[in-house]
Amino acid sequence: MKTVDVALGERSYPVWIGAGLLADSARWRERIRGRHVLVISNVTVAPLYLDALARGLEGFTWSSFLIGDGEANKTFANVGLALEALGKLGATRDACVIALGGGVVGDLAGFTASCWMRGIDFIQVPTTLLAMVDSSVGGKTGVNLPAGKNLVGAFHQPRAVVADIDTLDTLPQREYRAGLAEVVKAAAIGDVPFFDWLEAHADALSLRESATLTEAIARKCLYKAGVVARDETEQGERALLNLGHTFGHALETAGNYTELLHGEGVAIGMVLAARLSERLGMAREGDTHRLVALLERLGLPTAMPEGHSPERLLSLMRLDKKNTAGTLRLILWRGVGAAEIVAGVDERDVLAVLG
Ligand SMILES: NC(=O)c1ccc[n+]([C@@H]2O[C@H](COP(=O)([O-])OP(=O)(O)OC[C@H]3O[C@@H](n4cnc5c(N)ncnc54)[C@H](O)[C@@H]3O)[C@@H](O)[C@H]2O)c1
Ligand SMILES: O=C(O)C(=O)C[C@@H](O)[C@H](O)[C@H](O)COP(=O)(O)O
Ligand SMILES: [Zn+2]
Repeated sequence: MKTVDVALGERSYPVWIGAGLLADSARWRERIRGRHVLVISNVTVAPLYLDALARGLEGFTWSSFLIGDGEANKTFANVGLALEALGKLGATRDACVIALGGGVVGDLAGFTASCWMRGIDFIQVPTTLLAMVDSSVGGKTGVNLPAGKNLVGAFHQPRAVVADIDTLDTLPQREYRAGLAEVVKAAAIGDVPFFDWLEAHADALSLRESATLTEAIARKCLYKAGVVARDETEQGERALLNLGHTFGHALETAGNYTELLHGEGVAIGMVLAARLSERLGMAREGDTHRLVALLERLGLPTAMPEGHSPERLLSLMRLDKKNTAGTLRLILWRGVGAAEIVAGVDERDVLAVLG
């Protein structure tokens, strides 16, 4: 097992990564402070892993709340229902929410925990690669609105992250590949040796070779933990973790959250951000080729799906949380290992790469 610490003073927490961690309940039980536990999961993951988790909850007063499968269920309405489940449980202020699932469950459960009695504990038990390498770490929680992705939310850090890699055995390959996009993103933003390593291990990663996979998860979590410790609430550096996301989120929303997985949107979005950076003289064509080649070797899409209107995508991008009134702020790229926040990008340049 590997442990990555997210260093946030009294709110610091461990990210445990390894096999058999669900069953190793002595480790994670001690992060629960009160008596009440609400497990939030979904209709696909609960039948697979809720029993294993429940064996570790003996002695607690607990119940579960399940949402439907997929991004379309990351809604405010489901947060309301989850809060009602906490009410039915009789959850007091020392209660704990456990998020058992992918990023959709994790974001929604974390936001629910941040709202109940103005904030209770929660533990992330990520069961997708994407959730293990990204969404379970760092405390960004929230839900979508019809107007756009993650428009409602809170920064609320978990008490622990329990990434049991055995749960990935049941994860479909398309979902697995989507998680790799968030791994590539970290390397592309600020870790040249990691990018080199990913190029060297792309085949082993696609085949889910266990030691390589564990190393990739731990390296990505370590990278993200460092960024979060330096800039928890995204006043500066943390915004770089959004490389590819302004484009990607617009594509996800335009596709009604069913056409593209989040990681696929991020892969395409990174390529669009790289092309825009080239157009603005910030990156070289060779850098974009290198990024595209790695994403393709990992089985990820690098081109926009057909049929999206550039104007509609641009209008969705205008509601991104990094923007200020009338000003697009995008994460652009200077090649492997270097990204920056750029304000005031001309919308005509954005339309040109979307066209
Ligand atoms: N908070 C953050 O910092 C952050 C970071 C990245 C992404 N996100 C969010 O995360 C979400 C995407 O997360 P995701 O990619 O995990 O999607 P997801 O939660 O929809 O899970 C993907 C699919 O895998 C299924 N699944 C989960 N675990 C499984 C398992 N072990 N075996 C079989 N099936 C399993 C799910 O039911 C779902 O169908 C998006 O909403 C995105 O915005 C948040
Ligand atoms: O942790 C962060 O910070 C990130 O930006 C990670 C992203 O991969 C993630 O998709 C996040 O949910 C995006 O947040 P948002 O603030 O752009 O909604
Ligand atoms: Zn993301």
